[in-house]
Amino acid sequence: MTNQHNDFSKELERLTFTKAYMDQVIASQQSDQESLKKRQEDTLARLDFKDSSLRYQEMLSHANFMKMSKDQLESLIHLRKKPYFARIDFHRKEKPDLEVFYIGKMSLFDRETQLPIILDWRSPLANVYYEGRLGDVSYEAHGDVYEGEVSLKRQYQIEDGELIDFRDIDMTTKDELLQDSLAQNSENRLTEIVATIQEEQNDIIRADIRKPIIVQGAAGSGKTTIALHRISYFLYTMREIFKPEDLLILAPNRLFIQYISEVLPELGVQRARQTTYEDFVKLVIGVDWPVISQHEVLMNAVEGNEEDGTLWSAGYKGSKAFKYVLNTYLQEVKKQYRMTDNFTLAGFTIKSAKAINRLFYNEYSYFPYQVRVQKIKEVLQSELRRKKKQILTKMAEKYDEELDKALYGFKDPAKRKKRVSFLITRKEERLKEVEKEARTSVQRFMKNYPKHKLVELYEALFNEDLFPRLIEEDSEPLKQMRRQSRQLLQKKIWSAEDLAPLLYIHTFVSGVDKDYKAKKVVIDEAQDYSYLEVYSLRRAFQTDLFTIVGDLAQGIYRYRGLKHWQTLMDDVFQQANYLTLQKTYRTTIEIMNLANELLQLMPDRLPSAEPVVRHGDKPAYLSLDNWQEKLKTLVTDAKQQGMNTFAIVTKTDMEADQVFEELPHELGFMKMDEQQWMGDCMVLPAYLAKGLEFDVVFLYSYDHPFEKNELDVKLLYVAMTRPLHRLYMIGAYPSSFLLDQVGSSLFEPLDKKVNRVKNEFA
Ligand SMILES: Nc1ncnc2c1ncn2[C@@H]1O[C@H](COP(=O)(O)OP(=O)(O)OP(=O)(O)O)[C@@H](O)[C@H]1O
Repeated sequence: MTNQHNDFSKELERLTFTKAYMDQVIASQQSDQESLKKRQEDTLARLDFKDSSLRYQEMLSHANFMKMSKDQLESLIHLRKKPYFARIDFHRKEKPDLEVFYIGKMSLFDRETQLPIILDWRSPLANVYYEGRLGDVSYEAHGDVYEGEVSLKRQYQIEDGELIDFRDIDMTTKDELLQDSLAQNSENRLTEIVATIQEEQNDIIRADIRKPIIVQGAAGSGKTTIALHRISYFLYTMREIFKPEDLLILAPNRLFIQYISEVLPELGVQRARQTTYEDFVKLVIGVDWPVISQHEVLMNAVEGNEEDGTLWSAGYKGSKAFKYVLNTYLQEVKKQYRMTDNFTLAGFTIKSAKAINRLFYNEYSYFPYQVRVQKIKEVLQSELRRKKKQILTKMAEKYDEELDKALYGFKDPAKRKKRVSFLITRKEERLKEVEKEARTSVQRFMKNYPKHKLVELYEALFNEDLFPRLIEEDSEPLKQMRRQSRQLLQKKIWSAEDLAPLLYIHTFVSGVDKDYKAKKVVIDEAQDYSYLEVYSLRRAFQTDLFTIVGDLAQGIYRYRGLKHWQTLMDDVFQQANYLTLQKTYRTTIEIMNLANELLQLMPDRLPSAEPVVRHGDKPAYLSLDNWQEKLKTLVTDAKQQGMNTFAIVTKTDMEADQVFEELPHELGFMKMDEQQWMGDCMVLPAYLAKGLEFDVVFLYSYDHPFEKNELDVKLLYVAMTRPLHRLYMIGAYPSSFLLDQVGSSLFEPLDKKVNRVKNEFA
């Protein structure tokens, strides 16, 4: 027992000291807050409508500062409950003494000595806690490498500011903190794991942040978690350059955003933009038509209601081949910006068509077309301002010369007078006319440029007189794709696969507004993205800072999604670091052993996931007889064991509706759709369960068994890898869950056991 540990009282002392120091900092921050608030109120009181924008500026920066320190204060108060989770004793080579560092979620420095009281888990030195075990280590900070020896690594369990326990880790003990953390029950949200990050995960979090990274990770290997921790690490390391607002996190659906959103503040990443690809593109292009989602297409395919060619079209619109078509099309569009007339004033050339075209096609080639047009407009305006004066002077001189000639050339005074007064009037009129022409000439000239509307531009692409010109060889599926696209666009509806080409065209023609431009992008469940979806994002933001995580084994949208990560590495991110996560943390060995068998049925030949050592019940099969009663018994039993979250997962939406109708209401299950808030007990189809986790999962199949084809195997794999602790399969036959394809020792028929449990409750 740790209570007997020699260091217990020392550790207790240290915690007391840390908390006391934090209290001091909190109190002084609170009083800083008060005085800031007071200053803000004073400024507000003195403000009147005549005040300069400088005063507003001042207020704004106050508000920003207040927000910043409010965030800091909140984090500090939160941190006080658990100031640190680990300690390392480190002897740096060039230093005389061993130093002790306590590692927590945020750093805290002694104001006087500037020595760390708590070291941030993201700091370079903290890396030695995550890397390897005890002994000689090195770490890199600001480009220099430091060597030394770690003689102690200690993990703490602190709850509500009280020291509960601590343990030392060495070569022989396994990571008990990890075991404890994995044995806990789910609360329907993702948590931070800073205390138990494993070495292979740490490698991903800290992999070169200036390079894109692509991670293939097994189900439950921590991809989502690690991607979010990498953001936190990135913002910490690059805090001088990037703000959370510069980040874009793309999640597969809104349900998933709720699921991850709570962990971000825990990691100090408030205010990062979290959205779906669909919502984001609609925002960027500013057109909010309804979209036929990829889920609808998938469900139609699974339920056998697929309209002819839909899957093929979806695949094509996400492909490299379609990107080439778009590029050719954009070349055509670009040609429309070529000017044939010079820009003139009163017959004088201000800028020749050739020079204007040179600006558009050469000098400004890195800007979107419409931005180039805008820039040309500015050039013409300034050239006009400059040259107008010269033109007017030249014209006036010409009239003055004529006047001179008239004054001295005419002998007859009457004729002379007539000519002179004509010239004076004409001069005045002409100069006025030119002034007037100058006021509108740029605007008039700019009308020669096409004004493209994205939607029209996109619709035009599918015209029969255009599209065939853009491809090498036409085909029946391509014709059908065009027909279907035209029909949908006429109804002002998009399919999900239209969004990538729309973003792509928008990027070239108008460019992405700076408010939406992300400087770093995180894509979760990336296997479901098409090549063009990723490519168009890369092109829109022109940054390489992408973190891409996914699992090809869960690629249920394979008809459109990525089939190999290599595709991205060859063409989109040539600099990318590719890393894999093979260990899986979510579920038990028993459940993973069964799910691993499904990997063998997939064409991708992905290696089996390695579960970390945690045992549980064998997955169990139950027949449909009296299934409601069995379900009730199993839920009650699990609740008694402290489990909180339950899901009934089906292959199709339709089946989810059906099972929901027949469920005993007292169990409190909710039918889940993409928009709804997560509950503790949910009924949902497998595609929506992707990325989520529950303590107990019931797979249910009545009308729609999982069959032995690639899509069904992947849906089943997704569903089977959702539980933390228990997996039950309720269906007409074991084969409804492909249990006839796996070793019979990997699951157990459970009907009898349920009866036994039921009797125990009776
Ligand atoms: N090092 C760790 N310490 C504690 N828990 C961990 C660790 N790594 C992962 N987990 C837990 O494992 C579970 C799975 O993590 P996560 O959802 O991030 O995995 P994933 O790879 O995205 O899964 P999937 O692809 O199946 O959706 C989560 O409950 C997470 O908290």
